[in-house]
Amino acid sequence: MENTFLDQVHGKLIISCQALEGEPLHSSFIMARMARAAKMAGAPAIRANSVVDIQAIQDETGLPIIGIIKKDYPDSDVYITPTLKEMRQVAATGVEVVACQVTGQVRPNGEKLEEIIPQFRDEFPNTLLMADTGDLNDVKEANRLGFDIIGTTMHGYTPTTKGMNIADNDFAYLKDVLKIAEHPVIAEGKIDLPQKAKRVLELGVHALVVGGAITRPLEIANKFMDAIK
Ligand SMILES: CC(=O)N[C@H](C=O)[C@@H](O)[C@H](O)[C@H](O)COP(=O)(O)O
Repeated sequence: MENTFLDQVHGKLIISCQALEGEPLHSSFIMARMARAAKMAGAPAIRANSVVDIQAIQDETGLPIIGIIKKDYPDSDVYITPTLKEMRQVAATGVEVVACQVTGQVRPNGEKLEEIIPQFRDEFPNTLLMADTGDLNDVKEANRLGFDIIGTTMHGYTPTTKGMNIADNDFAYLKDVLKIAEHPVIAEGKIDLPQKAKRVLELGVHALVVGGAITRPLEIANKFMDAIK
């Protein structure tokens, strides 16, 4: 069957429903209910972490999914779907897109993206690949490796971008990404206001992902608390 994900999400807001161990909503039941709310609001797709959450959200909503597995390895700072093993586990759920970190950092077990991407393509020819990038070098690397989607997910979270925010200077960084990306760009990371969502679409991204500002109540409550201190 043809993968129509990119058509389905064009110009729209994808909602990320994630709660890691240690977060108050950590539960695939709750993530499925979050995804139900996202669907009711009109989200065309969901971003989700872990096989159990992905399966619960598929059962609950039937929506297309950008799937990831966050996993820490002792020999690497790469944690979003870091190895071929997690890529296979995510793809085996039948998700439309597997996202993995592309940040120029050493990967676990000495794996190299130029080796594991072709292997993954052989095994899952119908699954799209999204690159979770941090800076413009990562975007170039994602171009070179032939990722189907370029995401800005890691901007502000890598050694070269620490402390930066995608919204700085009216999304100056995102404008640069759009100039060099050879594949559709999905804006993701710290888009925390409706006006920012509108702005990134005006700038020409293919779609955007919002997570915490919609689905992390502790993060939302803390913002209110900080504002009244
Ligand atoms: C950096 C990292 O690990 N980002 C993760 C990637 O999946 C998630 O924790 C974020 O919630 C997601 O990217 C959406 O971003 P925001 O929650 O800022 O709207």
